[in-house]
Amino acid sequence: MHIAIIGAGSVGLLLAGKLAASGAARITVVTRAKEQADALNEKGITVTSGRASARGNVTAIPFAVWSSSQALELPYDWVFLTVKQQAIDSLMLNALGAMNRPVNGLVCWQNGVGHIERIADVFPLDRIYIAVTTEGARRLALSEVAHTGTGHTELGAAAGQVLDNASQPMQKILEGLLNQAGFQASVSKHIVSSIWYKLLVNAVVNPLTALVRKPNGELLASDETATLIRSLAKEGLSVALAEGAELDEDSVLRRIQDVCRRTADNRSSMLQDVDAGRRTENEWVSGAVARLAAKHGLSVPATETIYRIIREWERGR
Ligand SMILES: NC(=O)C1=CN([C@@H]2O[C@H](COP(=O)(O)OP(=O)(O)OC[C@H]3O[C@@H](n4cnc5c(N)ncnc54)[C@H](OP(=O)(O)O)[C@@H]3O)[C@@H](O)[C@H]2O)C=CC1
Ligand SMILES: CC(C)(CO)C(=O)C(=O)O
Repeated sequence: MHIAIIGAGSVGLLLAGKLAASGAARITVVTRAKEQADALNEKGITVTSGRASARGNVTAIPFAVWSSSQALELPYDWVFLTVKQQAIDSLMLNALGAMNRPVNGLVCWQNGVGHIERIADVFPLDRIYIAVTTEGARRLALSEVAHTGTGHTELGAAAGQVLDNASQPMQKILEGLLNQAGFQASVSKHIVSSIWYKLLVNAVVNPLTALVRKPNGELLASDETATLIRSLAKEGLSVALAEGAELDEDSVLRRIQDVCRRTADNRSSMLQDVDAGRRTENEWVSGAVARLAAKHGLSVPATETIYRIIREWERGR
C-alpha cells in the first residue's frame, strides 16, 4: 500500500508518522519546503504522545519537484490532502488534476467546506473521500509532531449520499488502514451530518477565540461569549439543516461546550493563525456558513459580522 500525503504540517505528519511507524503503508510525503523534505528523508517522522514516541521512515519530496516530475505519475493507492484550505490554490488544483489517479482515491482532511467543489472541477467526484477528524496534532519541528488529543475520524464519499456501511468498499479499506495505524476511524452513516457537526464547532469556537484572543475553555467563562456561542450555533444549525444535515440544537450546543471543556487550554487553530499573523480558514468556515445562508435565504447576522471582522483583519495583516 503506497500513500502520498500532501502537506507535512500537524495533521499530515501525524498521519504519515503513525502509518509509517505501524508498517500499515509505505508513505511519500509532499512538503512545501525543500528544507523539510531533506529533514524527513534524513530523520523520518517522530510522533510523540505524552511520554511515548514512535518513529516512522518516509520518502519526502517538495511540492515543486513532485508536481513537475514523474513522481506525479506514480500509481499511489491513496493520496491524502492535508494542507489547509488556503493552500488549495491554482497550483495545487493543477497538480491534483494532472496526477495519475490514485488507485483507490483522494482523501481530503480539511476542516470547513467549499474545497470539495473546487477539487471536483479537476478530479472525479466519485473518487474523492472526506475524512472528518477530531484528532489533535501540533507540529513541533520539521520532522516531529505531537499527538495532542486522541479523537475519532469519520469517513465518507464526497458525493455525500447516505450509504449503508456494508456497501462502501473504499471507505472500509480506509477505515482498516487508519485503525491499523492506531487511529479510531469509522465509516460515517451520513457524511453531510458529520461534516456539519464538526463545522459548527469550528464556526463557533475558532472565530470567537480568534477575536477575544483566549483559549477555548475561556469562552464558557463569560456571559458575553457564552451568549455569542448560542447565537452562532443557532445560525449555523439553520444553514446545516438547509444543507441536509440531520442535527438538533441541543446536541450541537452540548458538543460545542464539551469541546471547549475538553480542549480548555487549547488555542484554536484560527487563534494560532492570528497570533502568527497568518491568513486563517475564515473563508471556508464562517464565510462558507454566511454564503450558504444567503443561498438558502437565511439570515445569519452574528456569523456575517464575525466573518467580516476577521476578513478585514486578514486584509490589513
Ligand atoms: N491540527 C489539528 O489538530 C487539526 C487540523 N484539522 C484541519 O486539517 C487541515 C490541516 O491542518 P494542520 O495540519 O493543522 O495545518 P498546518 O498548517 O500544520 O499544515 C499544513 C501544511 O501544508 C503545507 N503546505 C502548504 N502549501 C503546500 C503545498 N503547495 N504543497 C505541500 N504542502 C503545502 C504547509 O507547509 P509549510 O509549513 O511549509 O507552510 C504545512 O506544513 C486544516 O484544514 C485543519 O483545519 C482538522 C482537525 C485537527
Ligand atoms: C476543535 C478545535 C476548536 C480545537 O481547538 C479545532 O478544531 C481547531 O482549533 O481548529
